[in-house]
Amino acid sequence: MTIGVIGGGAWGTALAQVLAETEHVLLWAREPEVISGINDAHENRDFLPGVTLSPRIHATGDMGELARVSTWLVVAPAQHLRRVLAASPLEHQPTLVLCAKGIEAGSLLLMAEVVADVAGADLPVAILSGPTFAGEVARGLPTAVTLACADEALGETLTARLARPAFRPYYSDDVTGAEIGGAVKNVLAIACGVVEGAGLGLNARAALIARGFAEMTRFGLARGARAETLAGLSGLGDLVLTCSSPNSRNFTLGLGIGRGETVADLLAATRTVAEGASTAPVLVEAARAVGVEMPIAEGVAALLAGAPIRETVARLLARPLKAE
Ligand SMILES: NC(=O)C1=CN([C@@H]2O[C@H](COP(=O)(O)OP(=O)(O)OC[C@H]3O[C@@H](n4cnc5c(N)ncnc54)[C@H](O)[C@@H]3O)[C@@H](O)[C@H]2O)C=CC1
Ligand SMILES: O=C(CO)COP(=O)(O)O
Repeated sequence: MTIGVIGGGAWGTALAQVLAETEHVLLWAREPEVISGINDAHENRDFLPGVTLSPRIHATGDMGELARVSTWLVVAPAQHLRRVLAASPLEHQPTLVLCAKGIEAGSLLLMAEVVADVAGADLPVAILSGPTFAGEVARGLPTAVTLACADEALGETLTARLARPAFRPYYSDDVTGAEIGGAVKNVLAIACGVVEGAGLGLNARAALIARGFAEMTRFGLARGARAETLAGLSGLGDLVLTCSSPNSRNFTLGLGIGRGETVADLLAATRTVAEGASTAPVLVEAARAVGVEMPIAEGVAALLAGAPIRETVARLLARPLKAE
């Protein structure tokens, strides 16, 4: 085995498939049926059905096996990252490439900050983020991502290590910027889904994307991100992707809310994660903590808490007029 992946959801499986073009991949998954499906039938029917997986992917439920590889792509959902890492053999000092998009509830920490909290700040960490629907990546369609790492030499090594003919990482040293773009776009994708579901029109969706990007940028700058990172693949690139397609689970959650379904029913009906649902209230809290206004994120958090759409939209439109 040459590289590890933690998390057998759609994204962990798709990344394993890309890496398996040239490497042997050890994939840790939680669900016994996912493990046996990958090892015996070369398919992850639960989270990425319809894709024949490489025989170079070996799935395991034993975290201890990860000690055999020194680089791990960590693809557990944001709210589970801390617990999953705490159960892993971190004492072997692996290099971690973090692939979840979110902010931890309670602590308000970004993913790299959670790692520093769990394992100490010395562990080498990078962020992989960008416009990447798992199904497309797994089918080998052309995709570009941001690979952010504060250590430039390590970032360039990882960029070369993870690149494949149709999978193109761009190096950045702006870890915070890459993290914030991915976390915030999920919340805005829910808003765009609501607009679609409630029939509010394409003008409204374009306005949400542009004003949502302004919110992402304000918050990012306040947290030390750089504007050009937010305007790149991991920010604007991913925002445009997820705000315009029902292939996005976050957009689809919003679509259901817009059509009048309850959030509880929508979340209960799926095993897949819509990170924006947990990120929205956390983002509102994190923005207030740095004195940044995020009215669209607040609107999404209100809708997720059960506020009526009509009132939430009216509140957004009634805000004082201001310069763009
Ligand atoms: N699916 C995609 O296209 C992309 C997903 N991502 C991000 O990757 C992360 C993982 O998402 P997916 O692989 O799509 O997940 P998924 O929605 O396909 O599957 C859910 C995942 O959550 C895990 N899970 C559920 N309960 C858990 C628990 N208590 N503890 C630990 N893990 C638990 C499951 O084992 C499974 O791996 C998310 O942060 C997502 O935003 C990023 C880019 C693309
Ligand atoms: O992050 C993603 C694409 O870049 C996947 O988006 P969803 O989680 O909304 O499906």
